[in-house]
Order: sequence, then structure tokens, then C-alpha cells
Amino acid sequence: MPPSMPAPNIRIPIELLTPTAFAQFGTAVENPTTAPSAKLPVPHRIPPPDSVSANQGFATKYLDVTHMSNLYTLAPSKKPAKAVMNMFACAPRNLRPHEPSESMPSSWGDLELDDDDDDGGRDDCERQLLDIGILERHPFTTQTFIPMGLSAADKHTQYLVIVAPTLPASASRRNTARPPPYPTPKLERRRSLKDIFARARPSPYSVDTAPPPSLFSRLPPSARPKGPGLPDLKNLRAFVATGGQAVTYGAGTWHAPMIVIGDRPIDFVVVQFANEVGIEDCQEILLKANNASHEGVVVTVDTDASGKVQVKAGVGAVKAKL
Ligand SMILES: NC(=O)N[C@@H](O)C(=O)O
Repeated sequence: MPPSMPAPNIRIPIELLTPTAFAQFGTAVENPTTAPSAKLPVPHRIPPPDSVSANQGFATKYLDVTHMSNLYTLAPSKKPAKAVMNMFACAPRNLRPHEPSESMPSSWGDLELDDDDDDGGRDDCERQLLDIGILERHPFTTQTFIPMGLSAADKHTQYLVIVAPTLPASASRRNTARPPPYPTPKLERRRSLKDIFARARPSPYSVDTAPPPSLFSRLPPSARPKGPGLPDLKNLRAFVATGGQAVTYGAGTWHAPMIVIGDRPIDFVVVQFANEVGIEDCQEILLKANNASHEGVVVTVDTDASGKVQVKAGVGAVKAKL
């Protein structure tokens, strides 16, 4: 049984998955010239500078669309990892009917998500609730989900990418008995006095030398491990992705197991590193509501008459009462 942590009573609105909005958690991979979130209309978009012509001019090749990190050299077991491609065939989730609650406002503030009389009651829009009872992370690897057989225009089947920032380790310590393995860069070997004098440069102010760039600072920001702490549930985010997008969770990013919304399953090819040491490959935490009458962490899922998930926060949000 995975360890658990207390969960606040909180309802989270859905945002549109865009590379910018998702940057602190990993990468949203999409074709920049056709992605719905891009600012310019499709005919006015030009390929970004890091693209090249390929296949005798019949293809545009976008370079390095996502980064894969393998941090297993820092794992306690020292067991090497290999690159793996698995397939997750994900069935649609059961949502529960909307009902008002006394949840605290999400980090977006009170978006009137819990009133009886807003969208939840309208004929052309349905509001349902998704309970989030578990999060997980892969401390030593990125993990990329690539949906198959789903069109960018598919309105009936979409997927949710649910992620949380990481709390500082100091705020997390009292909650878990023994901290699970997490990559920690090795400190530079203490230098001998002989080394120090051999490299000394006269300086009127200091004899310190600049610290060596750490292993992590050389990684792109989205790929850097997030720290060993617990998930910051009050700042959990829920993004809706289209079939035209893949998503990479940065190493150590807390996330919910993949959530499919709609009427059919989605198959994902999932690319990551793994060394088959359970606690190094995947760490889970159960979210337990503080009190039996509380519902815990809940994502509010609004769908229109066609079943398309509505964006209620961030870029492209449709305000309930406009
Ligand atoms: N994200 C998800 O659905 N599952 C995993 O990350 C997993 O490795 O089980």
C-alpha cells in the first residue's frame, strides 16, 4: 500500500494544455504551425527557427521537441536503466454528478465553480466531478505519453493531464516515515590543500572559486528534477489535451495516472527509462481527505452538448456567466 498524505478540500478548474502553461511540469508536444493554442491564425504561422526541411522538401522536421532525461546513475540501487516504450490502453474514467461543496477556492480563486445555478444546470453543458485519490512520480526519468488514433479535432475523446508542483522538502519531512529514493547530485569531492594552493589566484576580495555547474543546471528547465518533497495539492493543475498533442512529464513531476474523458479508450505509446526497481521507477502517494465529510481534491469537468471538455481557467477560458 502506498503512503498517504492529507488532502485539502479543493476543486480545480480545467485549463488548456499549451507549451507555455505546462512549462514548469514538462513539455506539451505539438505542431507549432497547427496547434490550436498558437496566437496567430494558421495561414500566418511560420515554422520556428529550430525546424529544418527534410524528406526532399516533403516534411518539416522540428528538432528536439521534448527532452528525455535518464537520472538513474544517481539511483541508490545503481542498477542501470534502459529506454523503454510501453503502451497504456486507457479506458475513460467514471465521473460523478456535480454537487455543491464547501471546498476552498483553487489557486485560480473562486471561479463560481460550485454554485448550483451556473453551467452545471444548463441544458447545453454538463458539469461532473473527478476525484483525485492518488498521484505518482518517476524521480529518475521523464515520461512521454503519445496518443494514437486520436485526431486533434476529436471532440468526444480527450485526455486530462493533472500535475502538481513539489513542496519544499522541509515542508514534506514530517509526513513520510522514510523518504523514498530521489536523485541528489554528488557534491564535489573535497579538494586537498595542495589542490587549492595549486589553483589559487590572488584576489583582493575572496579566494572562493565559482561552484562547478551541477549536473541538473545543464538540463533544460522542464527536465530538471523537482525536488524530493510531497505534491503541493493546493496548486494542483488540470490541463485538457487534444489528440494532436503528446505530453512529457519532467523527471520527478507529481502527476495523476492518465485520465481519459469521453466514450472510448485511448491507446498511448509511453516512452521513458526504467531499471525495474519498483520504488526507483515509480513512487505513489494516496490523497486522503482531512475529514470524512470532506471530498478532498476534485477536478471540475464541464462538457458541452457534443461532449467536448470546456476550458474554465487560464488561456482560452470560457467564463461561465459571460
Ligand atoms: N501516468 C500514468 O498513467 N501512469 C504511469 O506514469 C505509470 O508509470 O504507471
